[in-house]
Amino acid sequence: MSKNQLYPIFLKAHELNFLLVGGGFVGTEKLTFLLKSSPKAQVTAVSKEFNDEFLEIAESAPNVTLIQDEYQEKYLGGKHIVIAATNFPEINKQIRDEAKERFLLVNVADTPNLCDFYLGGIVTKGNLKIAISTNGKSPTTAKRLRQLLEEVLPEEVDDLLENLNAYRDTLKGDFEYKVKAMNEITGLLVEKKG
Ligand SMILES: C[C@@]1(CC(=O)O)c2cc3[nH]c(cc4nc(cc5[nH]c(cc(n2)[C@H]1CCC(=O)O)[C@@](C)(CC(=O)O)[C@@H]5CCC(=O)O)C(CC(=O)O)=C4CCC(=O)O)c(CCC(=O)O)c3CC(=O)O
Ligand SMILES: NC(=O)C1=CN([C@@H]2O[C@H](COP(=O)(O)OP(=O)(O)OC[C@H]3O[C@@H](n4cnc5c(N)ncnc54)[C@H](O)[C@@H]3O)[C@@H](O)[C@H]2O)C=CC1
Repeated sequence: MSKNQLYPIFLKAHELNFLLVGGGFVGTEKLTFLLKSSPKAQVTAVSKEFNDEFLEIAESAPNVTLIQDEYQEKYLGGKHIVIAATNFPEINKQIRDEAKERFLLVNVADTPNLCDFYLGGIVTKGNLKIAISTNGKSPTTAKRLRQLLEEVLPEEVDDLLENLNAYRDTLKGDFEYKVKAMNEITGLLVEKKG
């Protein structure tokens, strides 16, 4: 069996309801990266207290709602995805268990064995998005690879995608013909140097 069985997907976070519990250091980090990729993500944040940075970020995000309260099961209502980031492992576990009863997807920040999914390092260049995971082995390496790819991938990669999309729209013919034409024109991207 393969040792890496994670399956990445690309979520329309602006059409999904997130619950984030915990507005401290780790909660702030998770919110920052969620909004960096998905500025209109629909997030309800519940926390006994929010730190200043969290409040600042939430204020400039259109779809983040703050609730100053202790976590309660009722906050899971209407949510698709839950991120638990309180500083109490037993509360995080309770959030996870109650979310699982509702078949929700849960991430317990920094606690791989309680996660249904991991957050990854994310590189965005226009329409291109690359998500990076180390299968939980080294989040810092995911961060470094993110930084590296952000630097080496040119912004023009988005022009390439837009141009190819325009070319694809000009193609007449059946599906098979289009597949062939698109493969031909993009072949150079993977051609090995002699
Ligand atoms: C399993 C996972 C679960 C999850 O949280 O989703 C997880 C787990 C843990 N993180 C820990 C710590 C740190 N995490 C970061 C950073 C990031 N962590 C992220 C994801 C993930 N972290 C998931 C796996 C992703 C994968 O598969 O690779 C990133 C990619 C995405 C994001 O968080 O949005 C984001 C970088 C974003 C970016 O920069 O692009 C840094 C570095 C830093 O902040 O500079 C440190 C400090 C250094 C260190 O300790 O390693 C600890 C130890 C906690 C402790 O000891 O208490 C654990 C627990 C453990 O490893 O057992
Ligand atoms: N493995 C462990 O034994 C421990 C792990 N941690 C790590 O700490 C992380 C969180 O740490 P930080 O963000 O640095 O802490 P922090 O203290 O900056 O933030 C924790 C936040 O959770 C909120 N909170 C606490 N109890 C709550 C509740 N019942 N309902 C709603 N909100 C509540 C607090 O108000 C605070 O805003 C966890 O993700 C975990 O990785 C922290 C303590 C122990």
